[in-house]
Amino acid sequence: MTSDRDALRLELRARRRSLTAPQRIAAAEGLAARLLSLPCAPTSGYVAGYWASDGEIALHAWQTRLPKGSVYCLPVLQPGTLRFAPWRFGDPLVTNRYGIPEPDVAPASLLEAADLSLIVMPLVGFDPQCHRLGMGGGWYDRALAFRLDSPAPPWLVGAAFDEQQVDALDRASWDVALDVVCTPSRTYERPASA
Ligand SMILES: Nc1nc2c(c(=O)[nH]1)N(C=O)[C@@H](CNc1ccc(C(=O)N[C@@H](CCC(=O)O)C(=O)O)cc1)CN2
Ligand SMILES: Nc1ncnc2c1ncn2[C@@H]1O[C@H](COP(=O)(O)OP(=O)(O)OP(=O)(O)O)[C@@H](O)[C@H]1O
Repeated sequence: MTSDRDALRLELRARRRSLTAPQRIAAAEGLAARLLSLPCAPTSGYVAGYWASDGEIALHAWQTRLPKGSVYCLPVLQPGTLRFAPWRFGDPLVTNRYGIPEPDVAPASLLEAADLSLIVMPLVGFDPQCHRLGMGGGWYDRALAFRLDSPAPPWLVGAAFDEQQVDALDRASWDVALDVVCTPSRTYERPASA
């Protein structure tokens, strides 16, 4: 059965993929500037991004401009949850079950979400209250469930094209809200009540 959430995912993913290369280039630059100027942007420690796929907004412009003291990481799928590993251009990669590249590292050296200062998260859709609609695997929600009842860090930052904004998303009990959403043109902060 197809739910409203599934139908919305299909529509927003198609919209995300339909953006042109010039739009993507400009968007990645605009997004990087917004991410770097966030008040919660750390000057040191581990920060996570993602390897853009399926038309997601790219993070290379942000990654290359990070402060020297911060260590860029990518998500790594582990049984039932997400962990993270530092990754620099040229480091070895493997392809995960969804066809997304991830660092090729020993499981024992992986970081937990709680070890990170800030996590930039991919999303399919978001609303101005900073609710997130993801790909539907629940990966980030499971790894970040501890943020349902504890404060930042890690700061949770959604990254999106403006075209991915919707008026309002239904929230499930397990949905971990974002602290901030950045698009190329706007920064949305989660209202204290949401
Ligand atoms: N770039 C990126 N990395 C990410 C995520 C993401 O959304 N984007 N994730 C966010 O959680 C995690 C992986 N979760 C994912 C969940 C579903 C699909 C996906 O493409 N599903 C396809 C079916 C693919 C298949 O089963 O072969 C689909 O629904 O069409 C991809 C990633 C961790 N890494
Ligand atoms: N904290 C949790 N504990 C157990 N199961 C969870 C938890 N969070 C999410 N799930 C499961 O994951 C499934 C998918 O959740 P949801 O549709 O919110 O994913 P999503 O946020 O869109 O995906 P993703 O984070 O992978 O991009 C839910 O049906 C739920 O069963």
